Amino acid sequence: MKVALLQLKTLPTPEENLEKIKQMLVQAKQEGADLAVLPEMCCCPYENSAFVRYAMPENAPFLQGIAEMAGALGLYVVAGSVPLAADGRIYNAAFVYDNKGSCIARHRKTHLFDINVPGGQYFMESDTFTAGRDVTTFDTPWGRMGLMICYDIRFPELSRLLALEGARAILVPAAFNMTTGPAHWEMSFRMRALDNQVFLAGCAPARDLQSSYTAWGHSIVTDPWGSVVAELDENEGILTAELDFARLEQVRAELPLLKHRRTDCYDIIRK
Ligand SMILES: NC(=O)CC(=O)C(=O)O
Repeated sequence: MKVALLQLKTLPTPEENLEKIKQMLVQAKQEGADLAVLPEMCCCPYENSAFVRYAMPENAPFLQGIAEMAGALGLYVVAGSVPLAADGRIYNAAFVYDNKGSCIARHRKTHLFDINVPGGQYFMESDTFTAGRDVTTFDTPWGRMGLMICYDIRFPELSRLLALEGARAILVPAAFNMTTGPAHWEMSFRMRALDNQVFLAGCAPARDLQSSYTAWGHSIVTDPWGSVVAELDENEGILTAELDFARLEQVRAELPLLKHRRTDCYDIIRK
């Protein structure tokens, strides 16, 4: 399965971002992608005021436009995330459209990004968002995939549950920043891939030094051995990579970490 991570420099409005995303999806298809992933908050700036201003329902023109492109190009697309307006609340949510344009999964970010690093990054997603309770997988012709959003990656329980539920790759729309990116981005993607012997693909926005929240960029694919398969720098671009699932079987046979878990001593449960 060939993935394409669309590292776009986010523009101010959903309409402008949709136009750019459409062009990048066409390019990803031309490069042979089977599945494309968009960054966290791909429709608007990563700011609480923008999340409120652009909160959209599931059938919003922005999401419908991406679904139509998925169907027209015959491409699986992980759209997101976007600020989702539902039940009188706003969620940080990602949607998956199959190659016919049908919505086959939705993930509402389970862990909200509330951090305060003195001299570094401050952000309070809980000022706007309500947390989801999702553990999200979906099926494709290449096997089962897991879906998380950004800060979710920091909680090993969630990716372990996804792997135990059969995910062979975990797709992560994300937006680390200039404080946490250099410290934790690559390490997190390598470790979650290694812990669970799966592929991880993290799609970030390109860096924009004029924005209030400066993204680290560096969209990345890591493999079941914990190696980096491919990684971008901070600039706008498309990262494509082949996920070789025979490699996953090989690593699991050689180093059977998942089989060696001591579930007689401990376990992890979904509630
Ligand atoms: N944007 C996020 O949710 C998370 C992040 O930037 C980080 O964990 O660092």
